Amino acid sequence: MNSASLTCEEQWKALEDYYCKNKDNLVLKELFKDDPERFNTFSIKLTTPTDGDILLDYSKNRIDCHVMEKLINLAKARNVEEYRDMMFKGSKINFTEDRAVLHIALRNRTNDPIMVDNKDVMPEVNAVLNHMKEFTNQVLSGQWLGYTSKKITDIVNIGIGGSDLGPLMVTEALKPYNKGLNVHFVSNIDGTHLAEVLKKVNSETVLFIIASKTFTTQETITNATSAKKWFLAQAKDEGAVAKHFVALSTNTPKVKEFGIDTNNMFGFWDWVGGRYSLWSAIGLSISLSIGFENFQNLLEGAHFLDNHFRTAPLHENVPVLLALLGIWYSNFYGCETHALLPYDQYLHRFAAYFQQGDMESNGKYVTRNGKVVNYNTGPIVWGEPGTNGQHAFYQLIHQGTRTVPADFIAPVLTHNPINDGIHHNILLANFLAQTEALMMGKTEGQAKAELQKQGLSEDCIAYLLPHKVFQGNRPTNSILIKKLTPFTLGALIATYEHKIFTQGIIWGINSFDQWGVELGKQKSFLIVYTYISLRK
Ligand SMILES: O=P(O)(O)OC[C@H]1O[C@H](O)[C@@H](O)[C@@H](O)[C@@H]1O
Repeated sequence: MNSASLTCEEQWKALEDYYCKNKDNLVLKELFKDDPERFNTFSIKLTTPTDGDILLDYSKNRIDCHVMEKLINLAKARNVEEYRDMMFKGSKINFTEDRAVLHIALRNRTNDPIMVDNKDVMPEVNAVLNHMKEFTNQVLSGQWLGYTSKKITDIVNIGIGGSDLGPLMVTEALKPYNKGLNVHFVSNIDGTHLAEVLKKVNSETVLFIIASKTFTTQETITNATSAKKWFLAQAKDEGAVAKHFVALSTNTPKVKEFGIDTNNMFGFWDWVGGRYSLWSAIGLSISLSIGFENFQNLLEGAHFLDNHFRTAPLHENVPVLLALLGIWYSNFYGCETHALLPYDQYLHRFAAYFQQGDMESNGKYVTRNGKVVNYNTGPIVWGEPGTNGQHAFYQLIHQGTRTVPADFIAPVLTHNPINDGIHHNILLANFLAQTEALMMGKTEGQAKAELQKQGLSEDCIAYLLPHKVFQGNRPTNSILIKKLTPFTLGALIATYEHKIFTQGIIWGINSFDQWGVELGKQKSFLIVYTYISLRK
């Protein structure tokens, strides 16, 4: 495998050279004028079996065919395909933790064997899925009863990071599929988070889901312990805990120690990274919210995208293309951030979810060779749903001093076509208008003509003019799905997961550990214990 430093790669140098010579010629409106086929050249449509098309339009980027060819050559030189195949085969590509990286196994709907340490992981994956199915059906059908024989009405997921953000994002995104349970999330160690949720639930009808891969995370264990204390204060019977507490974890001894019946434990494995775990038992709150069949459709959507990532040639590979565009902006244009802008209220936690997904994966400065990089790695990921973002931070995207590459994401159809669909029409009009305005900008001539139309004096026009000009040439991707369904959401999440993977491979870093988080954890444990012993 290639172990050369990224900046020494011939393909890197070719990109650098091309960038230096051509960056000023990569002007979007000119490129569109010169090539009527540009949209067709730089867009890809994936047709899903039942949930319509997924379109990636990447024509509004500062690229031409030469840039794309060189970026693809770079991906090849960095062995993206070889590493991808290693991931799918179960190789231990998370080398600092000596672990395979197999979130793809959790949604491996064809059940082809995937071997880790000479053992097929699929039978265990399927056993946990069956357990989740059984449990979900029992709770949703009202068969699962609380300690006073009442049905469960509310679930509270207690977890943090990967054990919170994914389930929270997905249950919000798929609210139209909710089967009737009220779903709550508690993550913050700040007691307010738990206290506010406890005000809304009843001990007789609530189910606590303690979600923690390690079952040692300070926030989660503290919140879970307080929840159990609150529960026992009302139930007054240790035996009742089994009916109201379940655990999602890889750590059986710790789950037992906490007092949760291991029959009520849903397991997973060290090869599932926290930020890639919503497909595992960690997704139990999703399954309870939308039903197991819909949860399965989420897995199907991700599997569809896994197959695309695994088999499509690099120049037609959606996650690879997104990754390469990100590299072009981060490493050549020097862009610091990447915005995720979903035009769908249901996706209001999408950017927050991928803040962890991307920044915890690729926020690293040490390479596979143990050397410190001499180039930028993962960008700062942020965003809010449109159109709220438009009235908050788009000013900076349009006229700020930084270039902010942005992904605009929208469903063509809405779940809520209220008032004859006028809301969705306006929403989509904004989506289209923004990407066009960012690309086209406004020339001095156009701005002047507008000011003249308003009948302003020449002095006033001269004074205002510089403020009314937009340089434009601001890059965007447009990602359109037919409708936000479990399947399309699964595909969308998997797209970004594989984008992150591809970038990590090109940058030569390990996207699957998180030592940076550990340091803070260790320090806070020390401080907490000192503080507690001082109080005694
Ligand atoms: O599920 P756990 O073990 O409670 O970890 C929760 C989170 O802890 C840390 O912040 C990191 O390791 C995250 O990747 C993880 O998702």
